[in-house]
Amino acid sequence: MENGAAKPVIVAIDGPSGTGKSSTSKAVAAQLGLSYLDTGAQYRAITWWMVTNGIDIDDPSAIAAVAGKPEIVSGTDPAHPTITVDGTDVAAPIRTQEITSQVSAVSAVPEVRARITELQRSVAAAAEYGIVVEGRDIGTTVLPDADLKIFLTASPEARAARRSGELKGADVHATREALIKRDAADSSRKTSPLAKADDAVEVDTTELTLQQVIECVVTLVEEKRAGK
Ligand SMILES: Nc1ncnc2c1ncn2[C@@H]1O[C@H](COP(=O)(O)OP(=O)(O)OP(=O)(O)O)[C@@H](O)[C@H]1O
Ligand SMILES: Nc1ccn([C@H]2C[C@H](O)[C@@H](COP(=O)(O)O)O2)c(=O)n1
Repeated sequence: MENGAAKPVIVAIDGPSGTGKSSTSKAVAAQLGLSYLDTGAQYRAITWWMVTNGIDIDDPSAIAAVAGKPEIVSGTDPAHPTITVDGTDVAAPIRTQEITSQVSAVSAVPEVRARITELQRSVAAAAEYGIVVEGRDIGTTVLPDADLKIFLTASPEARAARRSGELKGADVHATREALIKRDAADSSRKTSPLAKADDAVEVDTTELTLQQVIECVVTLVEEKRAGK
């Protein structure tokens, strides 16, 4: 970089559902003045478009044929992340149970992954000061040259308890089963499955508070920047 400006830092945070990727990534990005990208929201957004347009989710070739049609735009301010599809704000509808239960099928289609991966790389390349990108395949496939790769884990029980706390009154057992089912689908798909990159730092968050996880990741980024 010219004038001694710091090189943009690219941080990849992957892991199964409910391990704290979004909460951690947003807080780390805000604390370090970086951009933030929620790649799960992009897969949810394309799933929302497929469902809204009556595409048969059980037909990968039907999904593949229209994967290039929706225009998905992600706002990367960690204090106010946004997501639109063809100009419509979909931040709320992409979090419904209807979309959550169908997103693994849509995101397993190679044409969908190619489209969204290209979008993710262009967002990361445009981040002036650097970016925290969270998802399932960021360290392995989307940004294999990331400066720092983190893989968050937590026991299914801890993840289910966290999610049930969010969805007030939700049954912890049913939530646990749904998480395990989605993780199995995301880990077993052929194209860029959920996986830990060989050079990722694994952080088990089961016994850690969110604040402890944030501090741990901030320290790892600062050490990277200092060349340690
Ligand atoms: N270490 C932690 N201790 C307790 N609660 C946590 C911890 N980390 C995250 N949480 C809570 O768990 C819930 C899930 O966290 P979050 O949405 O960040 O997970 P995620 O990995 O991004 O999940 P998904 O992949 O399903 O989007 C949130 O309510 C969050 O506040
Ligand atoms: N890099 C990514 C991010 C997400 N997905 C898929 C698989 C998830 O079940 C789904 C929703 O993600 P979440 O909002 O729960 O983080 O999107 C993926 O395949 N690759």
